Formats: sequence, structure tokens, C-alpha cells
Amino acid sequence: MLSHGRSTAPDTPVTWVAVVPVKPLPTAKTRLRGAVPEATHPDLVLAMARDTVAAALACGVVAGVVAVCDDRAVRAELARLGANCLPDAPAAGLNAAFAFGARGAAGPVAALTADLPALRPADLESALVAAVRAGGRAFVPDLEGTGTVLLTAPSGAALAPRFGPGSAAAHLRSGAAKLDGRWPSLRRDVDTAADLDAAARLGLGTHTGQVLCTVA
Ligand SMILES: Nc1nc2c(ncn2[C@@H]2O[C@H](COP(=O)(O)OP(=O)(O)OP(=O)(O)O)[C@@H](O)[C@H]2O)c(=O)[nH]1
Ligand SMILES: C=C(OP(=O)(O)O)C(=O)O
Repeated sequence: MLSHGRSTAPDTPVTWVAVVPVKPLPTAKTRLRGAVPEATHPDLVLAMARDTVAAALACGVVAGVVAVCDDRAVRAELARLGANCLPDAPAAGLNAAFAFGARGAAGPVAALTADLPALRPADLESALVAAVRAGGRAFVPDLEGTGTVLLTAPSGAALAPRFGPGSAAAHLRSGAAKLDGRWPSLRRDVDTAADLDAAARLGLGTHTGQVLCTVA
């Protein structure tokens, strides 16, 4: 299990607003069902979101995290970590939730999926530094190369998210620059039980690690 201290980059301004949408737990992460006993599935989904948010908050160039979720209990847990939590007012799917969370952000936006339980602040920071160098909108594909784990937009620019099946190609078509760093903990999203095993090999965050300990 990893405990994340805040990463430091003395010459890089702390400006990013990370936007993290989370589906209400009873309907979230259906492809991951079976990785833990059914009764523990909501705890696992929440723990992955908590580890994602905790790592983002510990990232030296992130000023704050906006979590978008219709589940009041999830909002309470993520607010306890320090996130600013909003109900999913559009209720129109993942991209609408991302756009809603990014609205009026005071700084560049880092749109992150909430299924990154091995995320290390240093990998996120390195990707965000690369995004600044890229100039305009940019994205990081998942390890498989077809999905997206991070989409960024400079301050004041529209995020224009295209998450969903085939999102890496969709983000490329939309004009976002593909960022090619290794960033293994950022690119390891968890959709299936096999992904969870792979994330465990990288080192899970505290919350997800604790849930897995309870069922071991
Ligand atoms: N607020 C909000 N978050 C969403 C929505 N759809 C997906 N997410 C979140 O976006 C992230 C990536 O989405 P997926 O991996 O497709 O999540 P999912 O739909 O829960 O997973 P599957 O049921 O396995 O497809 C996850 O962290 C989800 O919790 C939505 O409609 N609203
Ligand atoms: C929504 C996405 O994630 P997943 O692969 O988890 O469905 C995506 O990659 O755009």
C-alpha cells in the first residue's frame, strides 16, 4: 500500500484543477463485478475513487479537485479528503459530468477518471508538465491505448471531453495532443479484475489496499 506525500516541483506553478466524476456506486464499474464479493463492490469502487482523489490532491501542481457525483455518501467521503464536491446536475453521462465540473475552473483543467487506484502524484505531475509543454488540449491514453485516463485543457479553453469507448482516437480527432510518457500508475485504469491485479502489482493506494485486505 502506498501513502502519498505531496509531490514538489519548486519551479512549477500550482494551478491545475482536477475534475473527477464518479458514478453512483450501485451502478458503477460493472465490468469489475466479481473481483470482490458482491457486497464489497461498492466499497471497492469508492476506495478507488478515494485513492484517485487523494493522489490528485497530493500532486504538487494541482490546486484543487472537483468531484462530480450524484451519490451524497460518496460526496461526503471525497469532501473529507479535501475535494470540492458537486452533484451531477446534468445527469447526462460521463462527458456532461466532466464538462460540468470543469465549468468556470480557475486554472487549467485536468479531467481524470476515478478508477486509478495506483495513481502516484509524481506520474500525474509529470504528465501535467508535459501537457503544459504541448500547449493546447492534450490527453494521456490508458495502458491498452484505446481509452483515456487524463484529458487536459489550458485555462479558459473548452475541455470538449470525448470519453467513452475508443476515446483515445476520439480525443486525437478532436485536436488534442497525445502525450506519450510512461506514467504507469496514471495509465493503469481499472475496468476488470485483471486490471485490479495489475494495479496491485504497481502498488495500490491505501483505501483500495484496505478493502482488498478485508476480503483476502
Ligand atoms: N458523474 C459521473 N461519473 C461517471 C459517469 N459514467 C462514468 N463515470 C465515472 O467515470 C469513470 C470512467 O468510467 P467507466 O470506467 O466507463 O465507469 P463505469 O461506467 O462505472 O464502468 P462500467 O460499468 O464497467 O462500464 C469512472 O470513474 C466512473 O465512475 C456518469 O454518468 N456520471
Ligand atoms: C470512459 C473511459 O474509460 P473506460 O476505459 O474505463 O471505459 C475512456 O477510456 O474514455
